[in-house]
Amino acid sequence: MAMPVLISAETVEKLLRYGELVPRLEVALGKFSSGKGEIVQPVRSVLAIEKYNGYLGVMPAYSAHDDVLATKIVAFYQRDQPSSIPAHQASVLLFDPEHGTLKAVMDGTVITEKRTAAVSAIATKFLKPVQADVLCILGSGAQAVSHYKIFTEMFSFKEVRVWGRTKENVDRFARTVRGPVRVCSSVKEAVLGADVIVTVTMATEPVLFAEWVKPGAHINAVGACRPDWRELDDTLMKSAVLYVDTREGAMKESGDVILSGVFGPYFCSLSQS
Ligand SMILES: NC(=O)C1=CN([C@@H]2O[C@H](COP(=O)(O)OP(=O)(O)OC[C@H]3O[C@@H](n4cnc5c(N)ncnc54)[C@H](O)[C@@H]3O)[C@@H](O)[C@H]2O)C=CC1
Ligand SMILES: O=C([O-])C1=[NH+]CCC1
Repeated sequence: MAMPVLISAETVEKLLRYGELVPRLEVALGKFSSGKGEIVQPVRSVLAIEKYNGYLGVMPAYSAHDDVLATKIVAFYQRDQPSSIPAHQASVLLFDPEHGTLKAVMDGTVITEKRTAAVSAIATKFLKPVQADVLCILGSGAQAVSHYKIFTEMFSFKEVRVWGRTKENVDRFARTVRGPVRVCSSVKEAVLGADVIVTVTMATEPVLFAEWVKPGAHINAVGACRPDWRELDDTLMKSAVLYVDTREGAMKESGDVILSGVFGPYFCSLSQS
């Protein structure tokens, strides 16, 4: 049997362009949310690697229409100390759906960085205020960088602000993106007056509080992806209109949804948890 093709991070980085990724993801999200079963993607299984403060998630998906069967496997770690190894590492396995033969193994780390930012950008396109001048990014890791890149490519913000937990991380962020950015020394300074906010921290307690958020602002709440992690406070969660990819996923994984106790008539299916 032929060996599966190996596709490296460098190749994915080169081939996966936001210009192609965004329209394809937009179609996929529409199909996923249609409820017609065109894309089958059960809520992922996540195993805790307690000894190392990490998690391993298995994320299978199948589209009969596109004849695609794949799974992403992602490992992610909470760290107190900086490391040269990324906190999130992923691989994507692609199978022949008819027989289950493994066809390709590709780097999923770059895919994760780009896909997540692209989904936030799609949600922002539909949900941001008409006049959106100020973008605020809370967090300064890999997702902060990918969100900066696509948000500055797709939208015309007059100002981009970033806040990070440590100066070292924020300096690395500023060096990596190389574009204009205002580095803020507090979350409040970064958030006041922002029209679009992205939360991409690994915080386990709220960092974003309702009292600082401009009425009508759109928030992409990305980071609190464990049932006991938080980024947004209860008041903000209760006063917001929520859009998620699936109710099931949000109820199983989103600490902001689960711990704030919001799950009511405003809950619609559209973007990400
Ligand atoms: N919803 C989704 O589909 C996805 C969610 N994520 C989540 O997004 C978040 C960011 O991911 P990456 O940028 O890849 O991680 P990263 O490790 O590269 O960056 C995380 C950033 O959060 C900061 N941080 C850690 N603890 C913090 C705390 N208590 N308060 C404030 N900041 C804190 C770190 O200093 C770092 O700058 C993670 O929580 C990750 O699990 C990542 C990929 C997909
Ligand atoms: O979808 C993903 O790759 C992840 N979600 C939470 C951490 C990584």
